[in-house]
Amino acid sequence: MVAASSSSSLSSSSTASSSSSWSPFALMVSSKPPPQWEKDDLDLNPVQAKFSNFTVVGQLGYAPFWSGRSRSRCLRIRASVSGGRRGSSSQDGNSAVEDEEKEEKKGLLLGTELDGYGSGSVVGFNLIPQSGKVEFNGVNDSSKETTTNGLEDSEDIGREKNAKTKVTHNIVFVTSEAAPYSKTGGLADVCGSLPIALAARGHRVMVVSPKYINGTPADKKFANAVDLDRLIKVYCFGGVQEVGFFHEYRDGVDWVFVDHPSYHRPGNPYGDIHGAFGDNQFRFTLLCHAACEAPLVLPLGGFTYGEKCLFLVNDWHASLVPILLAAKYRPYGVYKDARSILVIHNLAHQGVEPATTYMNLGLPPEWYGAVEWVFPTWARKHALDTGQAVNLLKGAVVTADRLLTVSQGYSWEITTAEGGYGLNGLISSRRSVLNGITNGIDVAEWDPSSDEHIACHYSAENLNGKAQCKIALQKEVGLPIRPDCPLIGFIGRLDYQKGIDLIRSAIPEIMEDEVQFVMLGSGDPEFEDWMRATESAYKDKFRGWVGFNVPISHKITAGCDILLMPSRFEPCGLNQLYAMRYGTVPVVHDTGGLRDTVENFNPFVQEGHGEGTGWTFSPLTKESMLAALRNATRTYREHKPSWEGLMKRGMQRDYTWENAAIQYEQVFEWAFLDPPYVS
Ligand SMILES: Nc1ncnc2c1ncn2[C@@H]1O[C@H](COP(=O)(O)OP(=O)(O)O[C@H]2O[C@H](CO)[C@@H](O)[C@H](O)[C@H]2O)[C@@H](O)[C@H]1O
Repeated sequence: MVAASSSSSLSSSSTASSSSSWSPFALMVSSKPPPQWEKDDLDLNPVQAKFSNFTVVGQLGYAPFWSGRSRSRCLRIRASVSGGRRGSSSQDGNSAVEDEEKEEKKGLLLGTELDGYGSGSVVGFNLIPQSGKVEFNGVNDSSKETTTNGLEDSEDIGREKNAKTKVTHNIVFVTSEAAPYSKTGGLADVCGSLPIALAARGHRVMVVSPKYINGTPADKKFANAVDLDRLIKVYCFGGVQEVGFFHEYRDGVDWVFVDHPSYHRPGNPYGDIHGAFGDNQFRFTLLCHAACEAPLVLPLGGFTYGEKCLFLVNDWHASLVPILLAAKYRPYGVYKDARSILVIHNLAHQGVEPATTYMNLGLPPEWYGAVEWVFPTWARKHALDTGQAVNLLKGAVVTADRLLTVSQGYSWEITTAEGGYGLNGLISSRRSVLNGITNGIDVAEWDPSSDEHIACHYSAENLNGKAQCKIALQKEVGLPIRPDCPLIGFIGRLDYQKGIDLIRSAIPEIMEDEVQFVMLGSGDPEFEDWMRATESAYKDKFRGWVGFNVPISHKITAGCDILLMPSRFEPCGLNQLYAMRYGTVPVVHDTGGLRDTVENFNPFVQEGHGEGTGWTFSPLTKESMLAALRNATRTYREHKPSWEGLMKRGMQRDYTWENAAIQYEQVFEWAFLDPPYVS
């Protein structure tokens, strides 16, 4: 939620962007992914490989869970890799297509809109085919090349652009935040725009997230959501909770908001000035139960989504969904045709709580093994601590039908000890269903030629306005107006992931150079205080804006020359994409999605015109970061044509969600080829 979006500078904002309790391991990811998976990369023995209910023992490995009934919960580890499965898929897919075509020639009348006052009048209709219905659009599948990721390369995607999808699904996103309704970071951006891109391609899409009310003007964002007057009972935490639903149909998407008193309190979605909320496990357990019921009970536009849905569950907050599908619904024949995909935006937060909380989750007792987690001995607090815990993300890694990360690089990193946060062994065992798809961005919200937040509009064809944006930013934050002085920016959560400690250690040296630096961020109070102190120490060169402020983030993106992102790990990263679209050159740590999206500058190729869109540095040290920054500032000062080339190449890249949406569809197709996870 944009809780602390007041524009007053230096006001402390809400804290932790995620409540999840556990991120103890240091992370330094720098090695390159292997070109393709080797059998020996799997550190499982054959017996382990057969069973899914692993008891994960921190980073040390795992063992099959052998207690009585859990033996029957045997997961068929898919033997074939994506490419192979894809080959067989096209045959199966075609016959299914023909059958379904014969069965049903016409679509259903769906997406009927009730009027905004809840009177029940129908004001519009959408003709949408039933989930899984197939339409041909003349694209010949067999001609497509795949990347090592198994997904189509961008040239092939180019051919399919502007086309509607061939197979439509009823898709249910489950997320703790979705922009513009609630946002603390990139998860909200993705869940606010990918659903719209998928709906535009013909899918029926619902996004289920909490209706946060925190007593600020941000509450108005839910003003158009209508109470569906449908209460459900959720049995969890030793009692019965009554949960309601609100609904807004916007941009082709059903935005469904789960309503419960635990979402009504000051702060952001996960915490307030005192830290993370103590009942987050309860709040997101409710979300997951409600999300499982929503497709069955909510007649959105007159029709429920029904059982044959595809759940896209995002991060640990939504991770109970695939476990509930397997443990609570499928044993009774419900959701047997549904599939679930776990989308991992950040593996460092896993929803780990004491083992005694298992009984609160609303799962049958015999499913404990799915979420069981044992801390390694060194991570235990005292001699009697058995290290027993429940780990919701681990449960989703086990039970989801497929796994996705938000860049290809990150999908490899999470299989390594450095990037796997204790789940690398388990995730490696599911490599055959793991893919990475780089996020897109909302190109309407982030467009320098029409952005309502910036002082002057500009484009790759006419860059003049960017200089005005820089002056306006310097004025707004009270820095000396110096059009020729390189202006460096940073935007993001102030936490370990984002490498703030590295910036802190390098600031004295950075400030020795002729540069200005603007930082926008909130999070760890220690870093918030450091930003304030640094501003006092370097009055003419440094500004630290503590808070969460979307308009300022746009102004910094447009007004700066350079965006610094020394992230320790970065599953995708959106700010570097926004920066490139605004002609602001990124200097980033060579990791995860940053490595996938920022092309390192090489001034000598293309007959001296150069190529690349920014600087990537490695290893993650102060020295290599300073060297990259100094390269950038020197290029800015001394090689203007090269700088303009860097800006333009970044601005001209395709950042639309459509590319990603098409790759998601390929993964959907694979998800429905295999049977769902059953006990
Ligand atoms: N103080 C502030 N004021 C205003 N806006 C602010 C802000 N701090 C951050 N933001 C905004 O929040 C978003 C942050 O997105 P990121 O992708 O950088 O990070 P995040 O780590 O939250 O997301 C996780 O999920 C996303 C989505 O998958 C991945 O890209 C990423 O790598 C992963 O860590 C951007 O829109 C940024 O402008």
